[in-house]
Amino acid sequence: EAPIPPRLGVETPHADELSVLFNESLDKWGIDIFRVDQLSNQHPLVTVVFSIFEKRDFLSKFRIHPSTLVNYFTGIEEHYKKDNPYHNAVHAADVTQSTHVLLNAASLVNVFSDLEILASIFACAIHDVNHPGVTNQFLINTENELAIMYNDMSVLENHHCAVAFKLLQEPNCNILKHLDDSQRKQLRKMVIDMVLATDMSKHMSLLADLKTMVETKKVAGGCLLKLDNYSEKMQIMQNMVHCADLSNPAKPLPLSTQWVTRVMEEFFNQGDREKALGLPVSPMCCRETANIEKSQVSFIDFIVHPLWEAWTELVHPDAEHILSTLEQNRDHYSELSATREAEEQQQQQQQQQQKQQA
Ligand SMILES: COc1ccc(C2=NN(C3CCN(C(=O)CN4C(=O)CCC4=O)CC3)C(=O)[C@@H]3CC=CC[C@H]23)cc1OC
Ligand SMILES: [Mg+2]
Ligand SMILES: [Zn+2]
Repeated sequence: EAPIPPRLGVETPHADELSVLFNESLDKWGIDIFRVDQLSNQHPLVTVVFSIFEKRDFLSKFRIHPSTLVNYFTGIEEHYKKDNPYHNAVHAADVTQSTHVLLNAASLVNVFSDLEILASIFACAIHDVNHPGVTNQFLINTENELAIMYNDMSVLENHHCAVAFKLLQEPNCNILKHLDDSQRKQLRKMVIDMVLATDMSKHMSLLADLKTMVETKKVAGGCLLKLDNYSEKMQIMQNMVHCADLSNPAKPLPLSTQWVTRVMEEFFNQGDREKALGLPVSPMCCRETANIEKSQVSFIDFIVHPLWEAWTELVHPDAEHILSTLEQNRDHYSELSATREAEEQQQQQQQQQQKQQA
């Protein structure tokens, strides 16, 4: 019989501290996921997934042996590249835990089946697996073998799905073994639909559909329970995972700033490679000219805030605090960029004066 894994799915000398942290904050927006990474001996994804599955009683509902769960998500975690500053297992754990919190919104109670919730959590855990730390555009421009494999269409997102489902076939890793064929087919389709929707090139259409749904919901007297067809329900699940993937600026500022540092380092590494290859440097990827605070303000204004505004309306009033944190953070970055601009102008004036005096 397979051995029973440790309490939180991972061997760590900080098991007591970690279980206190989870007891207090696993269901909370703003858990310190970087502390989960430290306390879990750098196994943030395994321990977050294991704890969510236990809390939602998925091990018994779907007859998953604890050791199979640990084997599979350890394999997934190992396929997240540790030396990616941003697209690593901590990001996967963060998006997974964030979606776990969004699913607990009062207005979403009884909207999703257990299988749909399992699919959502699974999709988040694997949604960036084996990410190479560069964008789809970079893979296409460099004719990377992944772009050739997937004909330039959602290259990364197709790759994440393929790696995740291939790993299910490793020995003692098939967490879906005791689902019946119909459940397994449904779950596979839902996971693929959600992961492919994390491709930022789908953002505008996803948001447009969400806004339409919010409008029709308002007309229908504010209830969500009339979601009878797959495509409407999948639209909400896709937007939920996409919101979690774009949740960094909507988290408490100390967490948000760490994510900014990480993502910009990953973008700058890509910019260095584009420069070395004589390729045009992608937006926000030039470490010499990038204005980090300005990029955050426009990222929030053009992309993150419109999405979270629509989501907040859909699940009103459960996400109000998330939207207000996002707005506070936006103002913080805006003030920072204004002071930085003022300092730079002052420096330029001083240099001008020194030149004139010289
Ligand atoms: C914590 O902070 C960030 C976290 C994630 C991302 C992601 N970004 N992206 C696209 C890059 C190109 N994009 C833009 O340049 C959009 N844009 C403008 O056109 C003006 C300013 C601006 O931001 C769209 C988003 C990704 O594709 C990453 C992968 C998936 C989700 C979000 C990630 C960006 C962040 O801070 C800028
Ligand atoms: Mg992605
Ligand atoms: Zn992601």
